[in-house]
Amino acid sequence: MAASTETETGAARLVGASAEGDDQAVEAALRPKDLSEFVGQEKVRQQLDLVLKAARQRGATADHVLLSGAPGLGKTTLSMIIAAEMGAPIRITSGPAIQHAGDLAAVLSSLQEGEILFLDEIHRMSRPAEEMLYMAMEDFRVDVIVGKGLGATAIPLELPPFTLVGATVRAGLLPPPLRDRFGFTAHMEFYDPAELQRVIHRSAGLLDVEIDPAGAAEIAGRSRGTPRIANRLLRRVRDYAQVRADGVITRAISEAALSVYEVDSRGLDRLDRAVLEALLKLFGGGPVGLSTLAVAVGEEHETVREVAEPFLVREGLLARTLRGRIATPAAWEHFGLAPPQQGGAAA
Ligand SMILES: Nc1ncnc2c1ncn2[C@@H]1O[C@H](COP(=O)(O)OP(=O)(O)OP(=O)(O)O)[C@@H](O)[C@H]1O
Repeated sequence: MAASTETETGAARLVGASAEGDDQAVEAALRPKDLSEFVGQEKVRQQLDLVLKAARQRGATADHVLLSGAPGLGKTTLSMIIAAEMGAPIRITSGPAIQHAGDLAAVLSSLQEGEILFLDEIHRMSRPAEEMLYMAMEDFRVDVIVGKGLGATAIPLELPPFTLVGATVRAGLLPPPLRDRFGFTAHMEFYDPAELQRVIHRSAGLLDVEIDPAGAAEIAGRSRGTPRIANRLLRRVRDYAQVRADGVITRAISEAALSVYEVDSRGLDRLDRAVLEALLKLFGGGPVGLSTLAVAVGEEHETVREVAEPFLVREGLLARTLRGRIATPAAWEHFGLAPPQQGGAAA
């Protein structure tokens, strides 16, 4: 995941959006296999459906696809769906794994015709590899440099047509020459609660867990707009339902389970709440500097900035201003507190 994502600097979190612990194995089982099973992202689905159908009708390889969006929104899943819809094999690698142009040349030269190459975190590839990719994407050719200095020679290598599916947290992180070489760019949005509820019902079916609509809605509301988190919370609630109840997930069971795991009604966890509570109760809602806030909650300031704040800002609970961090009216309301009068103290 990118250096700026929520979870990189923090310990494993139940509400972290990156894949952690046993996620990978379970995710493989829960991944939708085709576009019709893929929940939400209507525009992306419709557009991609057209791109793929048209390529299939022409008997051609699909255009290169760039997927941007936060971790856990389904970029890897979508790349596998592209492969399935095109009836093509898929090769999965990531930007950090490609640090030399030679690493990329090795991957590219072993691709089969029509193969899908999924390059996760494409913005983290090295510069020389990136430059090699320009030519590979456009002309299906690379120049492999053999030797060094004056004796170096470029050996041209023809590649079979392939489809590159690049994934990144933000398309803006890519240099424009790379971005421009993608024929189709899709931005994945956070999911709304109704869509997450559908994800949860689908996953519960696959996991053979009984869940009622209110139980699914409760989990969806705490899943931070992210299917990966929804699936993870579902598994923890399933544990609770199995151990403490009759195995059926209802609203009451979801609420009780997620309070054991300290995930509140808006999906805030212990760290998020500690940051907001310090801001509200110790500093009257701010403004307060990041370092002071971090000391108050006993965390590194990177952890507060990278792990807690992105979600709090996205939720409109905290604002980063030039004078420091401030709590919004929604933050006061979430904690059931009254904001201080102008110039007065916190209630
Ligand atoms: N639209 C969706 N419908 C149903 N399940 C989904 C959807 N999107 C994601 N999921 C589920 O969420 C989990 C995470 O998805 P995925 O690994 O594709 O995310 P990602 O965007 O590639 O994340 P990362 O950037 O961290 O690699 C998977 O288990 C997948 O099954």
